[in-house]
Amino acid sequence: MEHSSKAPYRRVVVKLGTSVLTSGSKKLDKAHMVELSRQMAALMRDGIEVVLCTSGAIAAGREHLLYPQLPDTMPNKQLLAAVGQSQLILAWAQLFSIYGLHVGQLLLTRADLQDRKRYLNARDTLHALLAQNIIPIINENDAVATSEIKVGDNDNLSARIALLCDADLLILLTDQKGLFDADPRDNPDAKLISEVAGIDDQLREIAGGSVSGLGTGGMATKLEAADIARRAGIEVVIASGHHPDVILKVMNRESIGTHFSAIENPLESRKQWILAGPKAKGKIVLDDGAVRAVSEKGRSLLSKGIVAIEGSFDRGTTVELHDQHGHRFAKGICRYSAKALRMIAGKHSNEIEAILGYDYGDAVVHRNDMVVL
Ligand SMILES: Nc1ncnc2c1ncn2[C@@H]1O[C@H](COP(=O)(O)OP(=O)(O)O)[C@@H](O)[C@H]1O
Ligand SMILES: N[C@@H](CCC(=O)OP(=O)(O)O)C(=O)O
Repeated sequence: MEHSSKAPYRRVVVKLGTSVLTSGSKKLDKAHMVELSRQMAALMRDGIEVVLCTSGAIAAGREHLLYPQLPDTMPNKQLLAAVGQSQLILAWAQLFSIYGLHVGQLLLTRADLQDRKRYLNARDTLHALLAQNIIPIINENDAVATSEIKVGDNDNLSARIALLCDADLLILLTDQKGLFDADPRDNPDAKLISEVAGIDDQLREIAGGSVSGLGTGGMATKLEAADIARRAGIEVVIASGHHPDVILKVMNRESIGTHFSAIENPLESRKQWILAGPKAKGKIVLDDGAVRAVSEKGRSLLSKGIVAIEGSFDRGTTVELHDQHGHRFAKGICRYSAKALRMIAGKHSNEIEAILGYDYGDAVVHRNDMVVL
């Protein structure tokens, strides 16, 4: 069965989880990696541009060093990634060469994606590789990324890559057939959700953490990735990396796994960037009236509706907006520092100048700088 009779996909990001690359074992399953590279090479031959987002560096590092007993510290993880990434890219380069294809490696962190100049730089490199029929192979730069500058999981990274290269499809391949209504490992009766038209809190609740042991994030991070991509107008499929010809079938719009339709009026590029780029550094809690004004009426956030501020941040920082029950409902760029906000919270906009001695405008978070989730 096909999802619809829409136009064929022309650019796809394929994300392969550690669970797929190792087939659940403790080493890279090269036989299966050949199978996956064969499918991606077939797409490239048909003129479809493929970007590969690959996990597996840490698993490959453990395998290469014969499973060393190392304390679970950040430098040791970085050591494993540094050793494993070179093994991983070597394996991919050899496998794609069977099909006469070259690969190009990009190792990125959040810092590369949130700085506009570096973002555009990475985008140019991606486009240059694709223009020469070279497969970009991307992973997080785990060897140097600290938690501050890390995206942290490749589901989210792949969604950001899909935005970066303007893909029309993101395929997240994992060790399950797709998103189930409960974790299939603990619930044998769990049912596959084949179509998702919108991501809400109920859906987020059924996506638990990673239990495959080697992966990062489980279905929760796949849902976050799907949310980012579909808001940018990109379709998403979560499917089993071991389903025969899975990539070719998904590209053919055959109904396997879980399909997320793209929203019809995608966010403009600046808002996509707000959603996918900077990590929020603070939290603003709003009263009920302000929550309604922002989320239902499309208004900017004014100081009057603020009840609390968490964190310490400068003007121009990305923050989360929460209601008083702890629910995060928007993300945006704040025009005042946390220190200034604490002084004007609950006050009318026309008092700002008298209190602070300056005024950056009524809007604390302007509508144009905000994404309601
Ligand atoms: N609702 C759900 N549907 C499917 N899988 C789920 C769900 N909730 C949690 N999971 C778990 O998420 C795991 C996949 O995530 P992860 O281990 O991070 O894999 P990957 O390495 O492919 O990213 C599955 O093995 C599964 O047990
Ligand atoms: N960057 C890490 C993988 C991080 C990650 O998200 O893993 P996974 O959940 O298996 O896709 C690595 O290469 O080992």
